[in-house]
Amino acid sequence: MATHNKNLSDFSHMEVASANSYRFGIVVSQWNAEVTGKLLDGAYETLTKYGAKEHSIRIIQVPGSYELTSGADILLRDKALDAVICLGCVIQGETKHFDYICSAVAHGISHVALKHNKPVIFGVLTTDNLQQALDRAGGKHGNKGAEAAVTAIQMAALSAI
Ligand SMILES: Nc1c(NC[C@H](O)[C@H](O)[C@H](O)CO)[nH]c(=O)[nH]c1=O
Ligand SMILES: CC(=O)[C@@H](O)COP(=O)(O)O
Repeated sequence: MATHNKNLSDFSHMEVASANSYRFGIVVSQWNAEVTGKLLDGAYETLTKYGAKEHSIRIIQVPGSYELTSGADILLRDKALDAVICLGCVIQGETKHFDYICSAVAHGISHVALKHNKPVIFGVLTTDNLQQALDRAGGKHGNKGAEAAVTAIQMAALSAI
């Protein structure tokens, strides 16, 4: 398995830009809050670790991952934002609903990024079960929120060239 014993959030091999001159938005889903709260912690701590100022991080909540697209669109009314991070956790249930949400969110986030010409980062866990999600929200496989924050910093720096 590709992730066996791997910390997917190991950035030691990367040179991460300073975040101190950028403004970030974070939209976080309330579904599976025990997971998305940890993703938010990972993202916020990572942004500030690399120099982002607390007052340069705007955070809003949406009901579910499907609404992350709308939340990102709302945040990007603020033209001063350099990047938006979308955090959610979609866990497979009994039906195909999982497939429709995951596809809609992935395509929707890409659409919003192109609409506003701003980086919108896909920090959404799409897992078979809760344990897989917890493993990727500060567990043995790292924190998808931290990964999304590093991506946001790198893309904000790229957009500034
Ligand atoms: N089952 C999960 C959902 N479902 C809710 C949808 O995201 C959406 O809010 C609803 O369909 C109304 O538009 N959301 C998650 O984030 N995670 C899930 O596991
Ligand atoms: C991803 C979902 O929407 C899912 O949790 C809903 O569960 P079900 O497919 O059993 O209705």
